[in-house]
Formats: sequence, structure tokens, C-alpha cells
Amino acid sequence: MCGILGLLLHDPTIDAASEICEGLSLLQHRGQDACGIVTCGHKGRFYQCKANGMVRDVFDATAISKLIGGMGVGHVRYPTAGSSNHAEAQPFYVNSPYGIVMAHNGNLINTASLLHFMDAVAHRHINTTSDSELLLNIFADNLQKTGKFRINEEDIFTAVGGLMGQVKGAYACVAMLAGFGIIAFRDPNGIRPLGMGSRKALGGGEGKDWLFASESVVADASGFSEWEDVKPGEAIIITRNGVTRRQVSPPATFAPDIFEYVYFARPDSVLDGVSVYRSRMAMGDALADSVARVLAQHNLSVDVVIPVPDTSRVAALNLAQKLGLPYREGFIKNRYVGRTFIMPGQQMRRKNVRRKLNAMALEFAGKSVLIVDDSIVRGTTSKEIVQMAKDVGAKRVIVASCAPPIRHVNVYGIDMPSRGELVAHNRDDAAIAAAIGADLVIFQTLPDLIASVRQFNPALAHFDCSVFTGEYVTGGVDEEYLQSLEQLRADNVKRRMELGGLGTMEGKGGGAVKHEPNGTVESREAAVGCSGPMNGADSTVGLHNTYSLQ
Ligand SMILES: O=P(O)(O)OC[C@H]1O[C@H](OP(=O)(O)OP(=O)(O)O)[C@H](O)[C@@H]1O
Ligand SMILES: NC(=O)CC[C@H](N)C(=O)O
Ligand SMILES: [Mg+2]
Repeated sequence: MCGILGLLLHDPTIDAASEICEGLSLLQHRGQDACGIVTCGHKGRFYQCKANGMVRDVFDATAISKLIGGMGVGHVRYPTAGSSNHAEAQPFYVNSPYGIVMAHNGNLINTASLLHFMDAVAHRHINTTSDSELLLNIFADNLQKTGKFRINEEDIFTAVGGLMGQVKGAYACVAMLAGFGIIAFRDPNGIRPLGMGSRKALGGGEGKDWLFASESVVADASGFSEWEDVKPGEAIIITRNGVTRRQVSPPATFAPDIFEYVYFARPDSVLDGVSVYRSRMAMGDALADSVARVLAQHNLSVDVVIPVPDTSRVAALNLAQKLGLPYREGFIKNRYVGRTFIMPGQQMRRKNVRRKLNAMALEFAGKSVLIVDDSIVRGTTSKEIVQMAKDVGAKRVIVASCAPPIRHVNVYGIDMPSRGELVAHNRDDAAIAAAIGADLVIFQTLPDLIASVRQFNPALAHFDCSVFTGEYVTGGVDEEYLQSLEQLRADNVKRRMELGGLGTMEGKGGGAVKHEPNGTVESREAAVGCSGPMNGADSTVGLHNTYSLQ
């Protein structure tokens, strides 16, 4: 899951970069691999800084000071397509037509046919394995078709509408057109979140500043109010003259990803009218009923409820209160270790669960403990913490999950591409308990999970629950696709790819320059004798690669 952000300040003489950077740090939980900011200054000139690393590592005062201009776009990345190479850090840039920058949250599922189209019809070169670079070029191609010297809002709506007809998958996007403004759009199913807020302009005057962000927490922190969600299939354009919005795709099933509420989003955000915090409290309440029922069936009792920091805390507290059990913080979290689920590679994830959590013997020794987590995906966390609990003397370890068993892959922006990596795949509850070493596991039911979210916005009739059901709202996800995804992105494949360089993009087209057999970005750059940025990627400098794109 990535985080995206767009900011347009009414007063173009105030630089937007430091606020974008602050905002990105509030979205850090959505992506820890890479981050970037592109701003637009005088005469439509773009300035960029992006690299692998966390926001605090990539941006310092010097880097920020070189990002000139009163509007900009930012991104934090958790890769779900392509590689983790810094060349795929976002936002992406394409110079033609008009100069466009884009940040994308989500994942496309028809990349093979889009790449063929790029190559055979649009004759656009895609220089990385990122689906987001592809998405940007589809948008650029549609704008190009206007053939105009200067475009207007109508042309942009037509281009985004065309894109929505061509692209399948999940995409919440913030784009910036040089010297023009910021464009935000959300796929017709609204799978990934995106909202918009405004405030009285910094520096005074009558105008407004405008913000787009994946989560409302960014608006809260920077004084933006009137937060509203971008509607599925809608495009919104902000210029210094104001806002224009349009439904650009025919109506489709609105199905926001329920896993945002389970795990991804910050609890202090409100997504599609639902407080993430309230939904997690409700998940704890509902899970309490299942726990009471299953414990009675097994004639078992529990002495203490212990959450797995961080995400499960809110739900675990409600669960404990409802069952009248003590709630204890038995696992202490090292605050300097980030989220483990979104780390690349199983070895790193496993190692970091141990680095991140420490079990306090005084809360476990001799007790029957109920450990509550928001979800059990690969089982990395639960396997380690069950062992840790036993190592410090727990008498019995029961694990309860706020989400149902995850048996299917995610294709919409969460990197769970391989069924074999999911601990619940082909396992019943008893087998899952055995796999993670627990005495018992108890899962939330799907109807209870859905009710925990929907009760706060009954208008949400559907959710993307594909990781629980295997039903994919966009269509286009068949066995052949799932197998190809597995072959491309399973942990072992990614490891080989990282070791051997970037690898190739499936179905990658030609372009005017002859490709090396395994045409990597590096070999491509060497082939064209280019030491500077390609599509905004910079292979020559690491941190603080702030420079103008012109
Ligand atoms: O079964 P797994 O594959 O381990 O995935 C599930 C775990 O990963 C996440 O924690 P994470 O450490 O990413 O973040 P958190 O600190 O927000 O809980 C999630 O909250 C679960 O604890
Ligand atoms: N998690 C995401 O939203 C990822 C965006 C995009 N697919 C990438 O891999 O960069
Ligand atoms: Mg966790």
C-alpha cells in the first residue's frame, strides 16, 4: 500500500515542499521502501527528490529547500509491482505532453496488454518494471491525443475517462501538470482511498489551499478541513482558479478495500466516511463474541488479553473490556522498528518481528494468554510471538485475529502475490494453530468484520474482501493470471530478481534503442549514453538527489 499526496498553495511564492514532507511522514505506515516529492515552480519547472528509504532519511532541510514551488506531489512506496530499485520510486515524470508527474497507490492487473499497447500503438517507452510508470504513460498518451498546444479541464477529464476504460485494477492517483494544476482520480471501484481538503490560504487573501491525500490524518495535522472522499470513477482538477470535478467513468460497484480498516490505515483517519478507530473498536467487540463462544466449546478459560503492537491494540482493548478480562501490554515494541508486514523478503520480516517485539515474562509466566492481532497473513508475526510467549513461561497461548483467515492473494496494492506464502492457504483452523505453534486460533467471521465497518456508513454496500473470498471486483483475475503473478512476485522470485539486478518487465516493448537481452534500466541508460534521470529516475545519485527536471 502506498501513500499519495498532492498540495496546491494559493500563493505560488510559498514553497509547498516542507508541508508535503510533513504529510508524507504521516503516511509513512503505508510504505517504507522509498519516497519522493516533485514540486512545480516558476514557469512550470519541476523539482524532484526521491530515493529508497524512509521520509526522515531521504529529506533533510537542504533537500527540502531545493524543492521550489507552491504545488507538488508526494509518495511513500510499498512495492507491489516491479522491483524495489530506486528507479521505481515515485512520483514518476514524463516530459511529453506538457510535463506530467504522477503518484499512484494501487496495482494494475492488465499490465501485459497495456505494455503491448504502449509498444505497438502509442510508441511510448516504459523504462522500468513499475506499473505506475505505465499508468502515467497511458494518461500522457490520452492527453497527447488532444493534439492541442494548450489543454483545458475538459481535455483532462476526457483523458482520465479514457484511462479508466483502458486500465484494470486499483489506482488512486495524484498527478500534476506543469504550470497548470493538480489532478486526482480514483478507480471506478474506489478500491484504494483518496480524499480532499481545503483551508484558508496561507499568507492571507481570499483564496484557498488544496490538499489531496490517501488518509484524512494529513488534513487534520495541517489544518485542512471540509475533508471529503474522491468518489470512485471521479476526477478532480485543482488550479489556482478553483476546483472542477467530473464523474468520468460509468458507475461500477463501489468496493473499498476492507483491509485498510483491518491493518493499513492509521486509526485516526476517516476513510469513506468510516473512522478507522471506531471500526477497530467494533472489530474487537465482535471478536469478543466469537472468542467467548469458542472458549466455551473447548471448555477453556483465559487469564489475560495481550495485544500485538501496534495495530491490534484498539481492538484488543475493546475485546478485553467486553469479556471482562484484564488487558496487559505484554509485548513491548521497539519504537524504532517499522511495520514488518510491508518489509521486503521473509527473512527480513522474521528477523524484524524479534527486533520489534519483546515479551515481558511477568505478564505471561504461568498464565493462559489470549494474544490478539489484527490479522494473520503469512503467520510470520504470530509464529514468532507464540514462541516468545512460550519461552517466557505462558501456560497456554490462544491467538485471536480481528480478520478472517486470509486464503487468497491480493492484486490491488497489497503485496500478497503467492497463495503458498499465506499460512491459512489450504489449512483449517486446527492446522493454522499447529503451523504457528498456538494451542488454539480464533478468527473473526467475515460477516462480523463487514458489519464492524459498515455500521458507521451503511451506504457502503460492498467491500473488496478478495483476500478472504477470492472474489475480485474488477474481474480479469483468473487462474492463469494468479499463476503468472505468483511466478513473477513470489518471495523466492523477488529475491532472485533483486540479486540479479532489475530483471525485465513482462511483455516489455522495444523502443528505438536496442535492448540488452535482459534489458535493465542500467543497460538502457548505458545504451543511450545517459547519466542523468530517465523518467525521473536517477541512477547516479543516492540520497538528496534534489534537482530540477528541466
Ligand atoms: O501474519 P503476518 O504475515 O506476520 O502479518 C500480519 C502482521 O503484520 C502486521 O504487523 P506490522 O508489524 O506490519 O505492523 P503494526 O506494527 O502496525 O502492527 C499486522 O498488524 C500483523 O501483526
Ligand atoms: N502499494 C502500492 O500502492 C504500490 C504502487 C505501485 N504498484 C508500485 O509498486 O509502486
Ligand atoms: Mg502487527
